[in-house]
Amino acid sequence: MLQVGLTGGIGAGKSTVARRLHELGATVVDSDRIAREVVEPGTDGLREVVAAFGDEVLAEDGSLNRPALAAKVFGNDENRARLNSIVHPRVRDRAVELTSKAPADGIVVQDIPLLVENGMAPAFHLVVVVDADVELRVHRLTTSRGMDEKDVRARIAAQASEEQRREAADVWLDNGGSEADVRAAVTDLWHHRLLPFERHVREGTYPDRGGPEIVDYDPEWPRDARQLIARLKLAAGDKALRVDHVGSTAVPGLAAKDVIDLQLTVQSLDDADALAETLAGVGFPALPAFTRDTPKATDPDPEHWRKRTHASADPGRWANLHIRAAGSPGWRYALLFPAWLRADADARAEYEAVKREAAPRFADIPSYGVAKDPWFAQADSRAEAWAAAAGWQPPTR
Ligand SMILES: CC(C)(COP(=O)(O)OP(=O)(O)OC[C@H]1O[C@@H](n2cnc3c(N)ncnc32)[C@H](O)[C@@H]1O)[C@@H](O)C(=O)NCCC(=O)NCCS
Ligand SMILES: Nc1ncnc2c1ncn2[C@@H]1O[C@H](COP(=O)(O)OP(=O)(O)OP(=O)(O)O)[C@@H](O)[C@H]1O
Repeated sequence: MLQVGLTGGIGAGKSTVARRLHELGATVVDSDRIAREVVEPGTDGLREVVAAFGDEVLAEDGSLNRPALAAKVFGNDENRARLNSIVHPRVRDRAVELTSKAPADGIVVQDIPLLVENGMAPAFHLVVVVDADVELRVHRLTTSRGMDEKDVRARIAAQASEEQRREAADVWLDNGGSEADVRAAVTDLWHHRLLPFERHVREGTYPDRGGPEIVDYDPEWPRDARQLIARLKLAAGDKALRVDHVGSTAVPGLAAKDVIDLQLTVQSLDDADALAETLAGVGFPALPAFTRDTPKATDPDPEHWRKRTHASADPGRWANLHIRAAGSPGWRYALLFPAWLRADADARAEYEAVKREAAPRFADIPSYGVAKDPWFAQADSRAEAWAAAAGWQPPTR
C-alpha cells in the first residue's frame, strides 16, 4: 500500500485534486469530512467542544454552529489550539481505521489541510502539495464558494506559509491555471509516479536508473535529502543513530548523478538487518548485492568495510541508502569525502571533470564507478591529509 499525503492552503484545490485521484483509483481519506463526523450530535467530540467553548457554539437543533465556532478560533491562537487538541486526535484515529481497510495493493491519499502544520509529512511515502497564489485562492473562495473574504484571510494566516509547504513537498502541483490543467498534472503523476512507486514498494524493487548521466548541481537536493532523512528516522526509530546526506549531491556546486546518497548509522549490521523490512515498507527496499565498500589503504581488512544498501522505490526521486556501523572505516569515509570536497574547490573541480569525462563512455553505472577508481585511489590520501590539517572528526552522535 502506498500512503500519499495531500495538502495545500485553503482554496488551493485539494478537493479538486483528490477528486481526480479518486477517479483514477485512489482510496481518498478526507480529513475535513472526518473532522465533521467526529463532532456530530451525540459524539464525545461535540461534548468536549461545547465544554470548552460554551453553548453558544451549538445551533438550535443541537448540531455544531460552525460559523460561530469559526469566529472564535480563526484569529485566536489559543482557542484554535484548544479546538485542534479536541478534534485532531479523533481525526487521526479515524483516518488510521479507514486507511487500514484499503486494499494491500492500493494507493491511499489522505487529504489533510494541516499536514505541514502538524508535522505529518515524514509519515507518508510521498507528500503532494497543491498551491495557488493567495489572491487567486481568495478570489475563488469568495466567488465560487461564497466565503467571506475576512474569514478566508484569517484562515490563511492560521496556516503554513508557502515556504513551509515547499520544505515538505515531494510533488508541487501548481493550480494557478485551469482545472483541466491541474487534472492533467494529476493524471500524469498517477501514471508516472504513484502507480510505479506502489508496485515497487509492494514487490520490493526499485526503478531502473538507466546509465550514468551527470547533471548540474541542483539546489533542491539538500531539501530532498532532508525529507528522506525525516522519513527514515521516523521509520527506523532508536536503531538509527543518525542519518546523513552523503555523496556528491551533498556537495554544493558539484555536478552529479541525480541520485541522493544517504547514510544511516547503526550500532552494528545486525541492527541494519533488523531494520530491512521496515525500510522496505517505507519505500527503501534492500539490494542483495554491493554489501561491501572497496577497502582502502588506511584499513585493508574487507570485513571492516561491510554495509547494507537499500534504494528508493520512488521513480521520481532516485536515492540510495547506505547502512554502516558507527565508527567503521566505510562509515567514516562516507562522511569525510563530502566534507573534504565542500572545503576544497580544486578537488571539487577535478572530481567533476573526472565524472564528466567518464560518464558518456559507459552505458551502465557500475562500469562508470570502476572508471573513477584511479581518481579515488589518489584522492584518499588527500582527503586524509585535509582531515588531519583541518582537525576534521566524524560526528560522535
Ligand atoms: C472551525 C470549524 C468548525 C469551521 O468549520 P467550516 O465548516 O467553516 O470549515 P471546514 O471545517 O469545512 O474547513 C474548511 C477549511 O478551513 C481551514 N481550517 C479548518 N480548521 C482549521 C484550523 N484549525 N486551522 C487552520 N485552518 C483550518 C482548512 O483549510 C479547511 O479545509 C472547523 O473548521 C473545525 O472544526 N476546525 C478544526 C478541525 C480542523 O483542524 N479541521 C481541518 C483539518 S482536520
Ligand atoms: N484550476 C481552477 N480554476 C478555477 N477554479 C478552481 C480551480 N481549482 C479549484 N477551483 C475552485 O476553487 C475552489 C477551491 O477549490 P477546492 O475546493 O478544490 O480547494 P480546497 O483546497 O479543497 O479547499 P479547502 O481548503 O476549503 O478544502 C472551489 O470552488 C473550486 O471549484
